[in-house]
Order: sequence, then C-alpha cells, then structure tokens
Amino acid sequence: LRMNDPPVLIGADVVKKALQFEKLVPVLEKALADVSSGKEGGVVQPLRTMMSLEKYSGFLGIMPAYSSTDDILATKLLTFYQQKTSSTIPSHQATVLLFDPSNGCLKAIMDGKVITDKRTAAVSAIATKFLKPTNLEVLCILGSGAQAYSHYEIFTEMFPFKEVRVWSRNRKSAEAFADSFPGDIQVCSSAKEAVVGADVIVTVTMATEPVLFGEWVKPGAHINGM
Ligand SMILES: NC(=O)C1=CN([C@@H]2O[C@H](COP(=O)(O)OP(=O)(O)OC[C@H]3O[C@@H](n4cnc5c(N)ncnc54)[C@H](O)[C@@H]3O)[C@@H](O)[C@H]2O)C=CC1
Ligand SMILES: O=C(O)C1=NCCCC1
Repeated sequence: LRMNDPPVLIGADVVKKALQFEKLVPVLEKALADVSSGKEGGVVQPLRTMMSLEKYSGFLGIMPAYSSTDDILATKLLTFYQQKTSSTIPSHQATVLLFDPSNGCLKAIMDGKVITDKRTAAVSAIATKFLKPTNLEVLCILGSGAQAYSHYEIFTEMFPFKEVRVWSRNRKSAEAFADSFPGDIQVCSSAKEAVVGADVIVTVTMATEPVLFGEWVKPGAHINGM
C-alpha cells in the first residue's frame, strides 16, 4: 500500500481463515510475554476506555495498543449490550483499526468480532496450559453464546477432555450448542450439575449476578472467568 491509499477492509471470513488456533496461540503467547516483561517487551497498552450508554444498557470500549518489537499500532473498538437488541445482531461487535506507526496512516479496517471471539478463547486456553490444573478430564462451559463456541473449539483442540458439559439459562440454546459439534456434549439442567467434578470451568455468560459458587468447585480445578 502507498501512503495515501485508502485502508483495506478485511471482513470476517478473511479474518476467520487467517486466525487458525495453531497459528494464533504462539503469537498470543509472545504478546502476553511481551506485555508481562514491562519496558523490555516494548508494549504500550493503556487501560481501555469503557464508555457507558446507560439509555441502552450498552458500552463502547476503546482499546489502543502499540508493540515496538513488532512495530504494530492498532486499536479495537468494541460495542456490547447487556440486553440483546435483536436475534441477529450479536451482543458484542468489534472493529480493529491498524495504523502505520511511522506516520499515523490508517492501513486496515478489520472485522474485530472474530478476533474477539478467538483471541479471548485462545488466551483462556493459554492460561489453562500454563496454570496446569491437576486433571484435564472434564470441561464445563457455563453459557452458550459466541464465547462458548470459541472456547469449546480451542479447548477440545488443545486438551484431551473425556467429557464436556454445558449449562445455559436457556436450555434450547445449550442444546443447539451441543448439536452443533460432532463431539459428545452433555447438556446440564443446572450450573451446579455442570460444575461439580469439573477440572476446567469456563464462565461465558452476560450474568451480572454470580452463576458459579466456590463450594461446587473441586480442589485443583481451573476456572477461566470471562
Ligand atoms: N474479557 C474479555 O476479553 C472478553 C469477555 N467477554 C465476556 O464474555 C461473556 C460472554 O460473551 P459472548 O459469548 O460474546 O456473549 P453472548 O451474548 O454471545 O452470550 C451470552 C451468554 O450468556 C447468557 N446469559 C445472558 N444473561 C445471563 C444471565 N443473567 N444469567 C445467565 N446467563 C446469561 C446467554 O444466554 C448466553 O448464553 C460476556 O460477559 C462478555 O462480556 C467477551 C469477549 C471478550
Ligand atoms: O473484547 C474485550 O476485551 C472485552 N472486554 C470486556 C467486555 C467484553 C469484551
């Protein structure tokens, strides 16, 4: 691209093809290590700004970051709504803007929804890998929305679970989730039933009240709380 060329638009299908988990995990592990090593890692990532749209129970989040080691300047713009506004519009939508850090030119406008779904799940999986739960036999997912799908995909790809359980406040949605994958997924009638005995627990709901209680969790289990 020349300096004055308009930014390229990169849609969800193209992003999806590029973000295979086996490629994403090592890149994210490096990014996490860079962030954690402070100045040496070369990452500038101010705390995101989250603006509340009280009238609509919604939020607009602005998440800028710069990596001097990779020389990448980008920001994610995210909107999310506590009440689903329609059955076809996802609760979370995002766009990622990529800039040329040397001159500020906008180079690309990318679908950020796929990035959000896959990046979040991949980071949960990386945390699980490094924090090493005692066992990796039973996976429990609380919630059956977009993050439930992406977490199921990467967790069953990276770990040898023998049993997967899902619970959702909407049983039909949990059944649709279970039916959408070829592997066996047990649909549970309560969060407690899904959690008791699980080795890895993923909470991916929009609940503002607790759905998971400590007394259900077996010692040594690992919880990824979104
Ligand atoms: N930390 C991070 O980087 C990210 C966090 N998230 C969070 O992960 C969670 C899930 O996100 P998505 O799957 O994209 O949302 P989604 O809207 O696709 O799915 C939400 C799920 O939560 C359930 N739910 C909604 N209200 C509930 C309630 N009061 N009690 C129990 N269940 C309820 C819905 O039935 C659905 O199964 C959200 O809290 C979201 O904000 C999502 C993306 C990134
Ligand atoms: O994409 C992210 O990062 C999000 N953070 C918190 C709320 C939902 C999405």
